[in-house]
Amino acid sequence: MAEETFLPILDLSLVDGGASGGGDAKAFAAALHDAFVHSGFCYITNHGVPDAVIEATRAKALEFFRLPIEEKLKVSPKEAVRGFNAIGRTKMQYAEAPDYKEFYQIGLELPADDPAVLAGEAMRGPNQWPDLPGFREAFEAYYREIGRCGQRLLRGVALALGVADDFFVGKYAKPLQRTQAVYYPPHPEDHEGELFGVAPHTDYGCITLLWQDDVGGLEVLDRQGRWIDAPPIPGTLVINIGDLLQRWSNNRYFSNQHRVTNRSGRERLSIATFYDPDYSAMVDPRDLNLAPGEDALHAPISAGDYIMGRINRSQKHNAQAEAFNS
Ligand SMILES: O=C(O)CCC(=O)C(=O)O
Ligand SMILES: [Fe+2]
Repeated sequence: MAEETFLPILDLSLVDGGASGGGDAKAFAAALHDAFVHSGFCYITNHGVPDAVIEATRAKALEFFRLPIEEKLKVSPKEAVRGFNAIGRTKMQYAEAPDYKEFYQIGLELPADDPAVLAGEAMRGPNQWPDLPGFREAFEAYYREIGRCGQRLLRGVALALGVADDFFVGKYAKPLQRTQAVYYPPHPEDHEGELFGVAPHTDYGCITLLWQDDVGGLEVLDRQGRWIDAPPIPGTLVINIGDLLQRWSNNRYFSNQHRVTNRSGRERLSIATFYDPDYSAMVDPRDLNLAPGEDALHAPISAGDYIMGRINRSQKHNAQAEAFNS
């Protein structure tokens, strides 16, 4: 039996019904709207990513993370954090300690002469593939399928915000989609002080699609300030919005804090996809159906500049913290 959760479980297949967002799609959009207003989180079923694709990616990711560290470091990022990131590489802005996790990230593969690459857009760059048979195929298939799922979901988001159902399509021509396998070793028993797999944070971008294994450990803040479990539910993905969609929606939607602790004594694996728009996509609340007389709370900004601004600020903060600590 699925565990109880305060987060709604929505059927994504409803969004495919009706050429211009007919009855079922509208019902889905209304439920999504409520979820994003209240907690910024929901689960989806019928997400369309084939089980075999998830299973292959899970198996290849674990095979990779169990390699000796020297092997993993061979695919250390050269650009844009693509590749393997060891424990200690990320620290949330207000956390005491770095996140107790390793992760391996890929992004959209563009040819070297693509205008976005030539323009020097941040977060572009080649992926770093480890030398494991079947690894690249598995991750590329997952990347493609989860991207399709993201597109379907965005159709629901557009309907939920009361704009044309294809509003986001043109904003996602070369999306800043980052997909990462995240590996959480069991927390050491003798550790003193605070330790999180991922410390409390909000995501920076628009939409996050998360597959998690059966270990559990993800928690979401409720409106009373309590941490509530977002347990694994077979066949689902966890969806949440990030700060950029909160901004785009003129703060109608809520980018909520969440965190991970792995006290299971076992390894935990998740696959997180930050499904964000083109670097140059303009994020302007006035495009998203403001109510008559409603003022835009945020100036227009490109998606890439916003996300990079957040990444740079957190890195600067971390550099200062390190200088202070040393
Ligand atoms: O691994 C998880 O369950 C969540 C990860 C997460 O919140 C993140 O990487 O932003
Ligand atoms: Fe997150």
